[in-house]
Amino acid sequence: MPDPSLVTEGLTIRFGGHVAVNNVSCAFHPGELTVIVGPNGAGKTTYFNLISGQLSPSEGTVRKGGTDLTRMAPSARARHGIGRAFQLTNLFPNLSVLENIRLAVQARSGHGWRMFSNVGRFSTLTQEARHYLEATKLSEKADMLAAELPHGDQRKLEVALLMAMEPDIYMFDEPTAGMSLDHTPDVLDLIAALKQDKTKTVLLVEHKMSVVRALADRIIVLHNGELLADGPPDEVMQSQIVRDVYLGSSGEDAA
Ligand SMILES: Nc1ncnc2c1ncn2[C@@H]1O[C@H](COP(=O)(O)OP(=O)(O)OP(=O)(O)O)[C@@H](O)[C@H]1O
Repeated sequence: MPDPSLVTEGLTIRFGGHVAVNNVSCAFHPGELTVIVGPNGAGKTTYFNLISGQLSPSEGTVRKGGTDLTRMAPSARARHGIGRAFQLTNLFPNLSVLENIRLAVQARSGHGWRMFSNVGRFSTLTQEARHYLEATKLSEKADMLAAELPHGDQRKLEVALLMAMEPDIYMFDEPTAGMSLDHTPDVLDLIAALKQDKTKTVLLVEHKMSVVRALADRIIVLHNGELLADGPPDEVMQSQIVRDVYLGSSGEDAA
């Protein structure tokens, strides 16, 4: 097993008297896709917010490699390779699909708008953007405005934007939520492909058991903010405590 890429240690956040994430210690590894599950209100999104920096913990740390991210703003964490997909908020609705991705490539490469004045550089950025278009099967929609894309394609564009940022840690919060069944396999394939690159770590919050089964190398279960279980999917799904607390004794999908 390679060294962990991301470690949370004793991560805790209180809102008033309520402990939303309680002493969660977990290490995530490159080449591994971990799905975080748990009942409504278990603390999954809050845990994600603590990792990506939307929230600062009351106690505990978030480290990536040798770097302590705990007190960094989300933008600084992004520069350190934490990439989180946010539904629609990263899209420029009135720019084309290609332009959206080109901006993400440009932002990652650290160059300002003035680089558009350099024709050679512009064409390199465009070429790179086309690579992500192809990877996400959006090439045919390159010239459509992001706002005009069907919902499923917008979700694919979000993945393309994230890929263009080249993070080491990919974070997805219910990536197929609200998506029609015909688009779902494409997005799942994209996420599954990310971990083929053994340098990438993928974290996913998910309710749908079909998605969990399709993607998870490892499942962690949060309950009342605490880490209830952590392990390979079969082991976790079959453990009695998880069945009692999360799945119900029948083991049926809670979603
Ligand atoms: N900013 C906040 N202020 C106060 N309480 C909060 C805040 N954010 C989250 N909480 C509370 O923390 C708990 C965990 O919420 P969180 O959204 O992380 O759960 P979740 O597991 O993602 O749930 P769901 O599956 O329903 O999205 C909940 O009780 C929630 O009400």
